Amino acid sequence: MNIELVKCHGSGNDFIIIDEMEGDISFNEDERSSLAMALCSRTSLLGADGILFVMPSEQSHARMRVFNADGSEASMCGNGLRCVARYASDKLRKSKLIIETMKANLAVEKTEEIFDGIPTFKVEISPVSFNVKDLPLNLSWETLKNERIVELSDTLLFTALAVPNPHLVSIVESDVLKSSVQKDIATLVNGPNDLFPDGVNVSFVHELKKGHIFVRTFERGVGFTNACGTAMSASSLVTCLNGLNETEKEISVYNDGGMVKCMVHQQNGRYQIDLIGNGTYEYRAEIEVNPADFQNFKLVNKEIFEEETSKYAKLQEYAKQFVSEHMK
Ligand SMILES: N[C@H](CCC[C@H](N)C(=O)O)C(=O)O
Repeated sequence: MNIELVKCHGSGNDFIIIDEMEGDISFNEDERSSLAMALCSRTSLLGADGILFVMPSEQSHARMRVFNADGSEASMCGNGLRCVARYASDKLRKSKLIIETMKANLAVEKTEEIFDGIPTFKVEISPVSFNVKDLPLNLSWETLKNERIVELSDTLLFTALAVPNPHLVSIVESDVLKSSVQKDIATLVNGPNDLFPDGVNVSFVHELKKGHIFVRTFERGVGFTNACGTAMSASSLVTCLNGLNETEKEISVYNDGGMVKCMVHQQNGRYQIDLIGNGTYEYRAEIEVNPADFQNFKLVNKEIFEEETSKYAKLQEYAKQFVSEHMK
């Protein structure tokens, strides 16, 4: 069978979009997982952090399902939702849409460019929960906000939250950010362990200056990525809880893949985060696959979006410069 796909990225966190909206192709659960592992492998002809299946929806304009590179499905993907917002906005010729995700129907919209020539989208990140059961995190406490987890570190303070996928966030000094501590902790909590039975995305956050943070994430099911949208959103919220930033004010979030903006909203005791950033196409391709053996797929054709890619490189250069100037 032949599959047409679009390779896209949100802040360098890259995904393969497969469109099932016409109903001409669809996959069972095993196939979705196997396809993700086969096409996302960095040793394959493609390579990506995950797959985004764009599907019909009875309650929204489209539905997004996200599978990590290891074949596991996640309940949410912030950078991926901006890519789906771009794709669905182009396809349906609408600038405002609702996208059905596993736990919520989320508002997305095309918005003012975050940088010259960059297609930019604002997406809703919610629901947000601090209840450790919603990650899950096996602790006797109801929430974990700026506390130690002695099994992981004697010094670091952690906050656990679900947006709704699970995140463990720590605000750190630059020397800790540059050490192997994050990799060691993330490897532990994403292997067999009693704390996080389903694993967790682990983010280290460093304040660059007021209203400007740097976030690096070791993603569950992937490893270190250039950026993680739900993690940058969760981290922005944590910096508000810790008094570094304020709700209802734009926070610039820098990462290894570029820069996005977040705005944390709190209403009636509930949080919601706006994630604003690029939805950039890298290439369009057609592959020929044998459902009995997804690993050995053939590349039929590939068309690169040169202009988009080169424009995005300018944003990435600006972000890199800003970080190197402000990373104390
Ligand atoms: N690895 C995540 C899913 C992808 C999230 C990330 N790519 C984002 O942009 O939010 C998880 O298993 O919860």
